[in-house]
Amino acid sequence: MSTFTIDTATSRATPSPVPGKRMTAPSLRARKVDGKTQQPIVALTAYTMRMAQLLDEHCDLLLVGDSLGQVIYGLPSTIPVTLDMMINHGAAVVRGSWHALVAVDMPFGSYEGSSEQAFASCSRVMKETGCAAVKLEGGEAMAPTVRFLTERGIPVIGHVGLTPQAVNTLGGYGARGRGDAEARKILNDASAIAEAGAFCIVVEGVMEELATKVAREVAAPIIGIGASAQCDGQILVTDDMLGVFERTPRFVKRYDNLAEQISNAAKTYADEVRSRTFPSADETYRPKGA
Ligand SMILES: Nc1nc(=O)c2c([nH]1)NC[C@@H]1CN(c3ccc(C(=O)N[C@@H](CCC(=O)O)C(=O)O)cc3)CN21
Ligand SMILES: CC(C)C(=O)C(=O)O
Ligand SMILES: [Mg+2]
Repeated sequence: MSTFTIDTATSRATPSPVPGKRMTAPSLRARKVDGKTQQPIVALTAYTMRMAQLLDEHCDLLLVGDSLGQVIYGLPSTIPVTLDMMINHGAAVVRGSWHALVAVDMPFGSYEGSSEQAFASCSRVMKETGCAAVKLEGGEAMAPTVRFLTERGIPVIGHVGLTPQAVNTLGGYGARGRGDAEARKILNDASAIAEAGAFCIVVEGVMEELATKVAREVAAPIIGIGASAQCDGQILVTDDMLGVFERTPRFVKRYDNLAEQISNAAKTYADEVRSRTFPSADETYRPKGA
């Protein structure tokens, strides 16, 4: 576990990772050499300090996803998520980790307007959270912004295919790249973002055939979510894979059923409070020796 100091100017804890131990954007980029990946990139989302602590040692990348809009805040989509929400959760995840690279999702409206707007938002995220990378959605149209950020010291992860912030133009969360034209567009989007300097690209919700092509033809590592086993790494929303968040896409595998465990624990507690069996002597303060 790392030690932390509190920056009195911002009241934010800044992590002191073991020097040279935290994953970096170049170290993740270097996982894929000449189109081949020896060791797949393991990524999960994290929104809180404690969850980051538990996931950190197992992951190469922790993403503070804007999925926190639905998962933490109960919002209907990622559209209303704000920069302040991302910064608060991003800072917590950086404090709870020392090994994985922490990337923060840029929320809808904070980066699409211009490269300058993107730089202002991303630099604020990096300064106020201590994260070392950002992620933004979009293809060819965002390539100049990806280049602008990368050339100014901000490592960028791209996100193409099913891009949830575009739910209103896409018309839903259905899988992408079914037709030839759409598949070509997504491949072109991934290539453009990689060419512009993205060190990794998330490809979400696409047919296996397209994912295979993207992973083969794009130089940067492709991190899949609902994009088959042909990718150079995988990411899932942690609450989905733990079975906490139960309305999940088909591409989620549940590795546990924590919703049921939490509900059972709450039920037992409620029963014990109502029957006055909790608290017992063990949980009660009494004079020593009494
Ligand atoms: N908890 C959670 N998990 C996610 O993977 C996730 C979020 N939240 N929020 C942001 C986006 C939204 N995503 C989603 C949301 C819904 C589906 C979904 O329901 N897909 C259906 C098909 C829907 C359709 O055909 O219209 C499926 O069965 O997979 C997929 C991705 C992925 N991201
Ligand atoms: C699912 C990942 C890729 C994401 O963008 C999020 O959690 O917001
Ligand atoms: Mg996201």
